[in-house]
Amino acid sequence: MRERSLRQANWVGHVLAVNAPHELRHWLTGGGSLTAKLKHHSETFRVQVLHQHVATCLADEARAIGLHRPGRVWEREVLLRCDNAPVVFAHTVVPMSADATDWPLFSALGERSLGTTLFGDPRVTRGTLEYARLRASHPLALRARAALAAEGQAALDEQLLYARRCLYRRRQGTLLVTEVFLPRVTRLVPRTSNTRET
Ligand SMILES: C=C(O[C@@H]1C=C(C(=O)O)C=C[C@H]1O)C(=O)O
Repeated sequence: MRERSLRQANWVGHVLAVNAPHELRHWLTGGGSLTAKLKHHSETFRVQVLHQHVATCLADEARAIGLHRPGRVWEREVLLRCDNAPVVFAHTVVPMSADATDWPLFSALGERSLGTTLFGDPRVTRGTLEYARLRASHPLALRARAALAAEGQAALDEQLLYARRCLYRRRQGTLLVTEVFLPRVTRLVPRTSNTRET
């Protein structure tokens, strides 16, 4: 039982329950597109795709996407970069039961932000945000650390990471976006200049 809990997070509906640092709170709770907000806090914004492939969803996300147990999904993982600094590790899953008409743009996204396809589509409905504090042993914490280590970034050591997730629906499809906020996000400050996507 303990082993299982180390790999799963306790997702809750109120941000105060995860006791996140104050400077992180507006990132966790912000409405609208995270991409748009990050662009407003940087001169250059980029989506670095780590992979997009078929995978088995995580144990603590199966039920959220309507699966009784972890099953096959389309999985996309990216680093969102502001002025080349990685500030968010994002993990998106779409059940294999979805067909191409549910998420027509998902498979060919490349380095375009998923957010631009979700927030611009009147057929997409957004669920409520859930929050979690990720232990170092959570799969998404491990993957975020591995992504940073791959580029020689200072290890995140054992510090807690804070995440949010949101379920999107379109036609018969569901899509779950989980965003793990990396420590450098708290160094961002709003810019007045327009940003350009590199
Ligand atoms: C959902 C959004 O899309 C962002 C972009 C993602 C991607 O390109 O894979 C994943 C998660 C988000 O942070 C958003 O901008 O709010």
